[in-house]
Amino acid sequence: MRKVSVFGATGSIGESTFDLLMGQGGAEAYDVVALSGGRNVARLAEQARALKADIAVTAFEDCLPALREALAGSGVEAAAGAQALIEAAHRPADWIMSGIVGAAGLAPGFAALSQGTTLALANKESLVTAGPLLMAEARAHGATILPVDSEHSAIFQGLVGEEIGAVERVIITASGGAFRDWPLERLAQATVAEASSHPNWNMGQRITIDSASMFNKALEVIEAKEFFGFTPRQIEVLVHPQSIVHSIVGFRDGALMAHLGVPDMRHAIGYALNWPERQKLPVARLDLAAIGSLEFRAPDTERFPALRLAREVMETGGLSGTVFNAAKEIALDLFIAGRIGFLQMAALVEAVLEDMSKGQGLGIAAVDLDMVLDCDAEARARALVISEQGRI
Ligand SMILES: NC(=O)C1=CN([C@@H]2O[C@H](COP(=O)(O)OP(=O)(O)OC[C@H]3O[C@@H](n4cnc5c(N)ncnc54)[C@H](OP(=O)(O)O)[C@@H]3O)[C@@H](O)[C@H]2O)C=CC1
Ligand SMILES: CC(=O)[C@@H](O)[C@H](O)COP(=O)(O)O
Ligand SMILES: [Mn+2]
Repeated sequence: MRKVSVFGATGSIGESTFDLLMGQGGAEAYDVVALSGGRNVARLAEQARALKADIAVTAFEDCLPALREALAGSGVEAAAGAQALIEAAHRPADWIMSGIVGAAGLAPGFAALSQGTTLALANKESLVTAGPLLMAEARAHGATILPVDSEHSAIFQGLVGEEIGAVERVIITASGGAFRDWPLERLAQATVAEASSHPNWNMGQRITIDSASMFNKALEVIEAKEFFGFTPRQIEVLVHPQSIVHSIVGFRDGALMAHLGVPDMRHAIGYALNWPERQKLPVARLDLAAIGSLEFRAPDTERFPALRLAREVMETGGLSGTVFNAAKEIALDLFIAGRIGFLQMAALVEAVLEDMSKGQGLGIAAVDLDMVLDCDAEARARALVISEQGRI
């Protein structure tokens, strides 16, 4: 039986993965090694019982007593904390879902790659913060990374049987998020509740707000550079309000190959779970005649400066992705906590990038994970100082 683990099992990506595993035979078909979650230990225990996992890990040590209680009598081992997540990711598995949100997913992802597994990567922050190291770790251990982010899965599928040198461009589609048509003045007043509702996708709160600010697309542009090795000039962004075309690959003969499907992450996750085969998936089928028309338009980098910042980060390279992601995570925390406004998120990220570029600059490549984690911590601390000083 195929051994699988799911990190971030209680989240939006995790629940879709759980649904697919259950639909494809559950504990009868898969030998489930580890499931991880955060504070939702009741759900984590339910999933672990249903899939007969060997171990369930909560990221937070104060949640361990509740997890132990919820697993009592099940035979599933319980563990907690950042180190326990890494140890669980070292447990041999053939397929591991990286569905933790934020840079917290980086160390477990690295640990998983070091055992030469197949890593289904939803955690785009890993590639933004430490892309070259992560890809090198995969190569060094003969591991495979399969993209799960819908746009990157679409591009990956568009490249099957193609020569990477024949690719001229990739067009990453963007819904435009909750505020696609809002004028700049209104964006300044946008609330957390308004930003937490996506027009097409049902996702965790953090990525949903990132979609509204287009920081999600900014992360995805960098993710495409790091994963596929495209140059920044090859990567375009196109606003497509319906989220039906998940991305497009353009070849040197001018042909464009688009991937279409309903906005349901079970599509991309199911592709990664069954790769290199395709299995029947429980997703709605597209009725293009009912949809009638699809719209496309250029993105607006004035209202959404995150896209401009992503271009700067790609040009600088090195540790700028680490700083970008860390500052963005703090900016998002501050916005959710009501301490900064919606537009101040991009202003804060830009200020941290500027601040940390002084001296030797951010173009230096990280040599190891510790260097990335140190830079991440420094960027978070600087972001807090800059916001407390009212410099945005
Ligand atoms: N949702 C989607 O459709 C898509 C998501 N992605 C990416 O996938 C990842 C997951 O997103 P999503 O599922 O929406 O996020 P959710 O917030 O829904 O879920 C996050 C998961 O991570 C756990 N978690 C939270 N904080 C920590 C932490 N500090 N350490 C370890 N685990 C933690 C949560 O636990 P708990 O809930 O129990 O507290 C939960 O299991 C992100 O990187 C996102 O960008 C990419 C494309 C689409
Ligand atoms: C489902 C997925 O991959 C998300 O990243 C989605 O693309 C977010 O939508 P936006 O295009 O609005 O950022
Ligand atoms: Mn995406």
